[in-house]
Amino acid sequence: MVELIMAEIMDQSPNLTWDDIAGLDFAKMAIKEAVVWPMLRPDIFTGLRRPPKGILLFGPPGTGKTLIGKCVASQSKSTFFSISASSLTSKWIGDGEKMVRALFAVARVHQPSVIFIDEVDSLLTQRSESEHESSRRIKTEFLVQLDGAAISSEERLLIIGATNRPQELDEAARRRFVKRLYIPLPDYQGRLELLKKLMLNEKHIITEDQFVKIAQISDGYSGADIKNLCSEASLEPIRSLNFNDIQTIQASNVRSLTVDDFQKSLTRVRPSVSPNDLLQYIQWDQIYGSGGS
Ligand SMILES: Nc1ncnc2c1ncn2[C@@H]1O[C@H](COP(=O)(O)OP(=O)(O)OP(=O)(O)O)[C@@H](O)[C@H]1O
Repeated sequence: MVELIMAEIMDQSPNLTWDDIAGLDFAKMAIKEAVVWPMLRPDIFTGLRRPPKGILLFGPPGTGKTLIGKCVASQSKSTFFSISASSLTSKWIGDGEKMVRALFAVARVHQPSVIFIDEVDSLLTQRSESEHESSRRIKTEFLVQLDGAAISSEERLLIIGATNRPQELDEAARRRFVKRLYIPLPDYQGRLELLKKLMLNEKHIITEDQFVKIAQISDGYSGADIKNLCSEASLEPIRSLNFNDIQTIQASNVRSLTVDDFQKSLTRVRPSVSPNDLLQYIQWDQIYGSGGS
């Protein structure tokens, strides 16, 4: 199991900087203060300043939650463990509980560590009658491990849970994720930043004003949607070629991307998050979130 964890779950060098994440200034600031600095200077962050051991990132899909997790690990010079909660219940059927225990044990050996758990809701949902005995055990083990990490002040272990369905977390899980940060859809500034970042290495003749226009029209798109938008637009210059040309053309002769290409891709790539879903996140944030967004 230890080998499996080291091979499949541990990522020793997620090399990311805060600048790789577009927008989300509030979340970035809150995380730097709550986890990155304390992991770098545990001697200052003691007593009341002791950082939370559990952080929950919630919000619509494709908004950069995983990126933030990687960036925390990279910036706090920690080992990064990334696991999807559903794989505990599906991929390692029967072994999920042991897997959780082994994961925390390996993470302790490689301190400081960040354990990123995607889809944490599927692990920590409210108990129901139909719940499987094995998932119940995984859940209990996980809560025990979270508590262990929270009690020990020596250990430099941070657990980041990410979820698109925070409403499904039960009280026990909520309580353990002391800091709960809403990672919203990118705002205008975030979209503009992301668009430019994605187009940085592409051949294009899109002006600043045109970028502004695209960022304005793409209101409601998630970061992942914006990425799809750019990928779709980048295919337009190829689509305008005939088959023979595709076979022979030199890469450097493929025409530059234009704003028209984006116009077309905007009709093909639609936002993946509905306004109704957004409302649910906002309401949950108002009740349980760590505020600020
Ligand atoms: N704020 C952002 N800055 C830069 N890239 C972003 C941002 N948000 C999303 N992306 C892009 O979208 C992709 C998906 O983001 P990521 O996997 O971090 O989302 P997520 O919130 O974890 O989604 P899910 O909930 O579906 O796991 C990233 O690989 C990245 O390319």
